[in-house]
Amino acid sequence: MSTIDGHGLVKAFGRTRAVDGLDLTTSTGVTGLLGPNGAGKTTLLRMLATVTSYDAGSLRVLGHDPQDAAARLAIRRRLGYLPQEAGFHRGFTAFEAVDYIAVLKEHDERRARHAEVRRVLELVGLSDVATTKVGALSGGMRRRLGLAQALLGDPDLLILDEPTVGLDPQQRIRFRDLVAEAGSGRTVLLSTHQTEDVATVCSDVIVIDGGRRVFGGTIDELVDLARDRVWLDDRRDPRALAAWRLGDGSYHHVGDPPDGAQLAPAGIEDAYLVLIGPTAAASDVA
Ligand SMILES: Nc1ncnc2c1ncn2[C@@H]1O[C@H](COP(=O)(O)OP(=O)(O)OP(=O)(O)O)[C@@H](O)[C@H]1O
Repeated sequence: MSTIDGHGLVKAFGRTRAVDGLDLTTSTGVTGLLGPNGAGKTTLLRMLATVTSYDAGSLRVLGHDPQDAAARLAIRRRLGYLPQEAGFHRGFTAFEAVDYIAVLKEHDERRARHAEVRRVLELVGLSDVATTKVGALSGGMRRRLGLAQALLGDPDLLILDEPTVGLDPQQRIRFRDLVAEAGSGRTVLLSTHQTEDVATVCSDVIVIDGGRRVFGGTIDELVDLARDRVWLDDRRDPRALAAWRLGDGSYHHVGDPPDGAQLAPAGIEDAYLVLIGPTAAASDVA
């Protein structure tokens, strides 16, 4: 059974259709969700996490319809969600911050709950700062604290909205490692602007644009979209879909190569540009 099964999903805010007839299915492993700013990623994840309703279509999350009030609780009990702006009270210690979420998640028995909080802090490598105030933690540590609360109760589905934003390269690598580990035996849906995150931790990828799914498949299938569509040249070719200067002074092009072009291997970034178009080149590819 798919962990998430959605068909024709629609969510509108006034005249903006943030999600516009979107289909998606996911099962075990880490699925990356890529898309330009405003594509509808956060709205979609909020729908899946039972935070926001949908206007049309059908959706099953862990076998339940989040639109059904009683089923929402059943989903939430098996769901871990790291929103884009996970806020913790800065005056809480790391332990208290996660313990507070555990209370909200109905971990009622105090001793077992504290053991669970210690377990997730250990998982994300924050045991040593359990008694440090949230306000004194680094941004990377706070993101890991966000992941710790999402891992409470060993959820079957983990939804992470841009978890690596603002992390330095070391923290990013560490975080990716944690997400990859979290993806064994459960479903992780990871929204990101970082094609490298997708390349390193995801088995599958969904690309959305304008509230619609424009691609769903494996990383190799995605990269295949740009096969034979990447070339190098000493000069910028204005006919390319996108072109940028490399450190050695040559230009990397994506688009329809001219005859005799020096073809180069394609990557996720190139395939993303083929799908989304040149506007993506300006701001969305890391
Ligand atoms: N609560 C809201 N009220 C009005 N419009 C909204 C609301 N939430 C989202 N939108 C609009 O819906 C569209 C999709 O937004 P969403 O935040 O889901 O995109 P996104 O892909 O997550 O973008 P980003 O990568 O910038 O986070 C945007 O046009 C946004 O302005």
